[in-house]
Amino acid sequence: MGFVHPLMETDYVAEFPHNHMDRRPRKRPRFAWDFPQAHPKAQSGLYFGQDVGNGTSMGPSRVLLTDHSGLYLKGLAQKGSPPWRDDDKDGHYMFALGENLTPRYKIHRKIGEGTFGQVLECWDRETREMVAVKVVRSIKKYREAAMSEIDALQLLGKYDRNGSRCVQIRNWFDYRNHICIVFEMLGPSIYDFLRKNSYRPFPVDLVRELGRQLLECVAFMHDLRLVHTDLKPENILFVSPDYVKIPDYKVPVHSFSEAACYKRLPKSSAIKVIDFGSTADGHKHHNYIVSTRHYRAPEVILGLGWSYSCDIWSVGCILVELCTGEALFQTHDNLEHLAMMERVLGPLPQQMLKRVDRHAEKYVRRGRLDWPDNATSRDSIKANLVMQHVDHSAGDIIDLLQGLLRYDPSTRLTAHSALGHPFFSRDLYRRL
Ligand SMILES: Nc1ncnc2c1ncn2[C@@H]1O[C@H](COP(=O)(O)OP(=O)(O)OP(=O)(O)O)[C@@H](O)[C@H]1O
Repeated sequence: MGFVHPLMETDYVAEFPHNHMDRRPRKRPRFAWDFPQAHPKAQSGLYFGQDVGNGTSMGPSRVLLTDHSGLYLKGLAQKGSPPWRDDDKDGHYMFALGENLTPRYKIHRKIGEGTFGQVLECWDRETREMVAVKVVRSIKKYREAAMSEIDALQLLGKYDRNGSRCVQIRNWFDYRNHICIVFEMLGPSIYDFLRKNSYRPFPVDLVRELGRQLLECVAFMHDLRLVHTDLKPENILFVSPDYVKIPDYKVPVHSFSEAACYKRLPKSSAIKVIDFGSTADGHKHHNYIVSTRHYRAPEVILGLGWSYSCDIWSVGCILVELCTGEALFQTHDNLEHLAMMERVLGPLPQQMLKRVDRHAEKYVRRGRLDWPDNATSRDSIKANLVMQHVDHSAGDIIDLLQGLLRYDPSTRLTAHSALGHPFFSRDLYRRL
């Protein structure tokens, strides 16, 4: 399988410092250099071809606000798909809530949008359950990435023994030049919880449970030679949407709102990882840019080549974020990112800086990072970030984080070794 991400080679030119960004701009930049084109592989899905439409064209919004009551919808339920519509200018599928995607899937609502397409909650008339359908943009590179995602999902599904923690693919098909991937329906993401909780940290026992499951997922993928490359809180979903509100006694005194006095916690800590569209073959050499900025490993930024351990770095960043509520490296600039790493973790090793590629050599001067504050503040993770949030298990989690966030990828913990760390031997997070 060739899982090279088709979008990443251009990332060097696409990544630039952003001046007017919201607090956590998470998406990789979108590319609009392609025209819709059929993918030859798209003829061989688990299930294929339900299109019965013909042409009308609609306005700019992807969710159409037409009146769907009465005869129109009844007609659709019988006939199958709605009339043909043009995609929007970015190749997104245009739809109306309540209509069929295909005769089998009825669209209930839109639950997400990513670089690759839109995710729709649909009623599956055949299995009589809600599913999440990713409708991929009708653009060649995204279609190809979707086919790679399907390859990865099918491989993961084949070896899954009910505990892989990877979202399950239920079906896929090619519909009006959009690859559609049908997934089991999951709940909100870890990031959704952080946001709803105004970026307050999770309890350390929950962090332990989430970290353990995340590492189980990564270990399972790595055993199958797959590198996820885009692990981040948005791509980790709770299986259930249920949560409880508990009083938060650590709320700042100046905050009077009722929401600030309560914190949402999931009823069940069970999670699954999603978004396998950037999955790569771990046995091949890669040095294109991967990962969403804040979770990107130093070897990726420095152009030194990367493999399995770039996922481990992302897990380290995610665990710190769960403990503190804030992204560990909140930046959009490579040099500042590396300088922040030095502030938290100490100086980058000389042997890494000596090997930087031509894109990254501008960040290095006389064997050191070319950053004014380079030699000054060297706060440790312990002093600066985590200690204040974790109390009793601080020692354990800091030791684990230091293993996950080692600069040198060859000495970084593996997923299996991390799972054996004493931090994970403590009591499990209990259901509330
Ligand atoms: N199985 C699922 N159940 C519920 N929601 C889902 C599911 N899969 C995806 N979503 C929602 O849809 C969003 C987009 O999905 P996904 O990350 O797979 O798309 P993407 O286009 O690859 O995104 P990105 O731009 O991050 O690469 C997710 O953040 C999540 O909110």
